[in-house]
Amino acid sequence: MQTEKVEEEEDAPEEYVALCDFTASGSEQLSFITGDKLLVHNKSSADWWWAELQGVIGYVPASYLRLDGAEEGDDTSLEDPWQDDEYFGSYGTLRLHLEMLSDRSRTETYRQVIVSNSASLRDKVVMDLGCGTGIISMFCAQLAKPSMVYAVEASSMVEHTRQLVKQNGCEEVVTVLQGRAEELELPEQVDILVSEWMGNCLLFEFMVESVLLARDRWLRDGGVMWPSSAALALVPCQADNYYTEKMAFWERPYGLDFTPLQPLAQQEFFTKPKFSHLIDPEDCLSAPCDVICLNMYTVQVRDLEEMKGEFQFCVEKPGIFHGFTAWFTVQFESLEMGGATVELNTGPNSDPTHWKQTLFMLDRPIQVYTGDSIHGNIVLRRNPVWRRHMTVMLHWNINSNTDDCQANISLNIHIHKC
Ligand SMILES: NC(=[NH2+])NCCC[C@H]1O[C@@H](n2cnc3c(N)ncnc32)[C@H](O)[C@@H]1O
Repeated sequence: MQTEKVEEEEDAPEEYVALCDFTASGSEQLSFITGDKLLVHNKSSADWWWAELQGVIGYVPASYLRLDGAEEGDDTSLEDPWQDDEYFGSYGTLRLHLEMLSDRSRTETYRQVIVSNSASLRDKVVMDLGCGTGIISMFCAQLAKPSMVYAVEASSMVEHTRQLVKQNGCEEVVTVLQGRAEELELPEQVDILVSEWMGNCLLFEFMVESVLLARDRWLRDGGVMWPSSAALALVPCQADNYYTEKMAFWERPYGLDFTPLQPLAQQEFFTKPKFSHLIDPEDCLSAPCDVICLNMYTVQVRDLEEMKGEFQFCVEKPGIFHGFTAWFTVQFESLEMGGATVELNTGPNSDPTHWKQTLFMLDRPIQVYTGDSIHGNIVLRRNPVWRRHMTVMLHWNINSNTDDCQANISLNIHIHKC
């Protein structure tokens, strides 16, 4: 923690109040508790500001702060920690639905789940949570013979969903209901709760909370969750193109030395995940491992506040360790005892999906060698203020026995907010 005194700035710093506790996890960050008054000296990026608390300075997460003196009502966004207006607004237009429907791997997997369970779906009651355009509900009505499908959708897309259900002759079986699944009243319990809720890094958007609340309220005892389980996978990787594009670029642009900007580039580009990453299998430095696993029957909403996973990777080939790449898999158990489980895998060895993968870059790349061990843990901490966001922390050590020496490099915790 830096302790240097803050020089007087020409423009007076602004005073902010902390909306919740924050625990620093790197020497360059500043811990605080709810109600602390921080002086913000520099809003160096949208997510991280340079601030002072009782003479000590460091980086703080901007989303945890509110301008002092601004009443709760002034900042309406704080009244909407779920950012529902923005969230359901985005699903009220076609853009995201087109992206999801165009994702053949995703959509065909759900169709395969319905087809391979069509016999068992006969006379069952289904809830399709967050049905969007109603594609999964219409698969159920077309490819199986459930007695009822409740297609639940909170956004304004729902009026078009009703039209599509009618247009495709499914209105006998599919009932479209508008509202948040965890709030609306269903006329009966359901046998199957199916939903496509997964976000970047599996959990981003935290729609999974709605699925768990609806499970607890509407899934009958012995009912089936689709997906039945989910896992977040992680692998240490090379990312030379991204590193070159964002960091090496500053070394000699147009024959000039821009390296003094590299700390800024590290802060701006490498302290948050790259969601749109497509990792080449060749860039994986080891086999991946599942670091977080969710059993959709037993996981509780409170478990989502903080999820931890351990990992141990054995480097399988020499290379530059630029970062970690994450993706997820979800499994759909068969309705028949002993039937085959269907899996949707969004990793580099499966068909690409609209989620792609998520890249977490290290502060600085490290040369690694075959046999090196990269071990540590990952912590997904849900944002206490913005309920659809989370912070991902990765802490790791490398044990390398190259050059006959035992180097044990303990690296800083790496913070990513997404
Ligand atoms: N896989 C994702 N990341 N997003 C794809 C599904 C999201 C769809 O579910 C709807 N949706 C999200 N949450 C809810 C909810 N609690 N109740 C009803 N519809 C919802 C949302 O409006 C959108 O149409």
